[in-house]
Amino acid sequence: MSQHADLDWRQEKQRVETVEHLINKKIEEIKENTGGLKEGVIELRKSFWEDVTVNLDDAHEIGETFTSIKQQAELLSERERTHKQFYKKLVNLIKLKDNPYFGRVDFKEKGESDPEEVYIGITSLMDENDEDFLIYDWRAPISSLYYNFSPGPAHYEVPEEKVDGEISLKRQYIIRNGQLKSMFDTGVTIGDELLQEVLSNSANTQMKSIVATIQKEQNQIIRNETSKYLIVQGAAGSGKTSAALQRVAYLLYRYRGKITSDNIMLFSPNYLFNSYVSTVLPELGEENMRQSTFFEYIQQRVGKAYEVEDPFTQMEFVYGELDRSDYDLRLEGIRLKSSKQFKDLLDKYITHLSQANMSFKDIVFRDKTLVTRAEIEEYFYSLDKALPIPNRINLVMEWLIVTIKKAEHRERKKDWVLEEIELLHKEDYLEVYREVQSNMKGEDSFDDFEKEQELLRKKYVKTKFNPVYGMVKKFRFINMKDMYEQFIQEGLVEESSDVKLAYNWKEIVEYTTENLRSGILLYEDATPFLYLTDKIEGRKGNSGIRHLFIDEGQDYSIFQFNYLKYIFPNSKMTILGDFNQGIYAHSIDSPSFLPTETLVEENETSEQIILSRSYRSTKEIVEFTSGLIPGGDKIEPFNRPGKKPTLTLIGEGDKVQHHQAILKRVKELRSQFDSVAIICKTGDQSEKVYEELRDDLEGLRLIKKDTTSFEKGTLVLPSYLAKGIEFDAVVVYDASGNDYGREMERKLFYTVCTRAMHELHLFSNGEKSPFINDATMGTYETNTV
Ligand SMILES: Nc1ncnc2c1ncn2[C@@H]1O[C@H](COP(=O)(O)OP(=O)(O)OP(=O)(O)O)[C@@H](O)[C@H]1O
Repeated sequence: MSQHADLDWRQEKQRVETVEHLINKKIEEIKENTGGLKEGVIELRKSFWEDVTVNLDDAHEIGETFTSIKQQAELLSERERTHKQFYKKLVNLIKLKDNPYFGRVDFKEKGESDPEEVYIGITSLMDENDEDFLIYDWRAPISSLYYNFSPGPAHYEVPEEKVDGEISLKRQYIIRNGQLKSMFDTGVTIGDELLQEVLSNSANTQMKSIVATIQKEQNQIIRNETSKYLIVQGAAGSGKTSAALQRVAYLLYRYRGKITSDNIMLFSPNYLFNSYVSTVLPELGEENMRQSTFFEYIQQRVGKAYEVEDPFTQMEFVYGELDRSDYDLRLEGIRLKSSKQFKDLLDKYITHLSQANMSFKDIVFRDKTLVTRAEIEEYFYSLDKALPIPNRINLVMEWLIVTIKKAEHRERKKDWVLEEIELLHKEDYLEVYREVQSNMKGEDSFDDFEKEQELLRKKYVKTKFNPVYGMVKKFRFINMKDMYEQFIQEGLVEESSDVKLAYNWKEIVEYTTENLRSGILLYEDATPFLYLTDKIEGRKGNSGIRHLFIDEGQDYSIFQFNYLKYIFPNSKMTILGDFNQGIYAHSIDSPSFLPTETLVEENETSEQIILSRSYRSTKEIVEFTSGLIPGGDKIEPFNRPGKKPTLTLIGEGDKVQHHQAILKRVKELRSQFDSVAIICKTGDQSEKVYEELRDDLEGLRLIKKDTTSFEKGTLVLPSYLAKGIEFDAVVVYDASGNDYGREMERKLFYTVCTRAMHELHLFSNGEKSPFINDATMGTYETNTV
């Protein structure tokens, strides 16, 4: 180390210690304050009712009591809020203690004489007098200098102003347990050294934050504020999910006070992924956004109307049931129902419904029809046709409630009421009776008995009618199922015969109808069905969501994107995907995962960002996998060296050898790595492999579609559940042409292989997959068993 460097090192070390000292001091102060506060809150909770005067004697006293409770509750919530804020500060300080900052830029603003030393960490820290920043939050405007510029002229933006100046130094630190381990001055990219260190670590069951090493192009995604639609096409392992999560943290910081984690929603591909990403935001001191899978969302919305097929079952069909006679037909159906044309057809059908053919259900009470479907239809079409359908539906609902009320009144006088009341269980009777008594409080006259009878009837009939009102208020008088079926049979047929949407539309109609009639809503029908429902009943409010994140965007069809746009009208969208991982039947042939013109309208802003550098896998793995897909030469590996992938060829059908070879390899891998995944093509295959290997591989775990979290170790899982996550080493169970031979399986194969961080091993039972022939020569090693 030169003398100069040595001095620098000592000064930096000294600074880390000073900061550490201050953090400790602040922690102690907070602990002292919060100790008392916490006890205060507990005490206040305990004595809540002691300090409240409860008097319900008259209206005035009730009012006083109410005010007194309100004041006490406000006091409690204020103290709790303060406690929560202190607690948050404490958690942040504890986080800073371990690793207070990771970067620094020295920035001389134009017109100033001296540069400011800007230290950057996961949250900010002020000096003892609360005057100067010792550490800036990575999301602060000034911190963008660190991510966007190398030494030289630079600028950053604060609201409505651009600050120009010059960076004279850009430095990175590795600080662990409050100790400075190393530091380096860097140029354009944020330190390869640090990235090398981070990326060579072992895979984790939980994703990590990347704030210390965010790359310039990722930063563009994180800090984008202007576009309604931000669309990111990024190669496997290019940091799409990572950028999305840091973006959530950024938005929470940038718009604090305006939006909270409740206003942000992330759609993720499966439950496993939900848990995989769940610690990133807490690690950054933020609360997690709302998170759901698209399937979970639609299933909950469809409710009991149908049994909705999940996307994984669809996937099992697409990749596992090639021999079925209805295979091509279903695939063509999926393609059709995912398209914008199909949505346009449905829109046309909805316009038609506005004039005729709405379908309703009879309103029945005790096997007697109170209002027939024909009467409802007649009423519906008697309303002003210029009114949108949902407005008319609301008027129908109001009319039905009045009509049912009349029927309820009539029913009170019927004989069945008293007969049933007499048959009530004693407890039930007493319950009704007590209520009646309390309603009659204070009345005392000779016709008590009759009044009591009357009230009993009224009360009893009302309870019987309640479900009918409930049904009406939930729009159950609309026959959505019938209308969807009608659309499939008529709307689709008529149009298809004209415009030839699908070559086998007749069979598609039959196939769909058959499923609908047996109570099954195929995954590809679920979104159109919900869209139709919402267009008839009115959109269900999701107005609270201001930012929608869609990860693994290639899994969504154009129809689904448009549906999301429709149900989240006030929301900006960040959509991240990779068309090379488009493994759903609707996206297999697609050259882009989202043709923007199918979503973005002329008056809407959008931006597209391409990420082509891949960080997950070693250079050797990326060199191999990028040959598997067209255009893969544009994928740039991060320069992290490792071993070449291997391909082990096994004689076709020789399962014993196949399993022996896998066992041997997995055992070797287990001694070096924390997480080893044996990836099979389907769930069905995974289960079989798990059963056959479990006795020889202690601790082997099977991941199924409903698995919600995973631990380190050795796992067997189907291809589609490995999406979005990563493992130290990946073993591809069968890389032969049998499993990955048809062109439509290319993307699946690529997705599977790109899950590996450090090592990739392929086993081929029989002739190897033709896709491997496309890999660049010399990028893998072959063994034969
Ligand atoms: N700037 C970065 N600094 C450190 N690690 C990074 C960075 N960008 C990405 N990574 C790491 O690369 C790996 C892949 O990132 P991520 O899962 O976000 O990629 P992805 O584009 O969503 O991948 P895929 O599409 O294959 O699921 C993760 O381990 C992540 O931590």
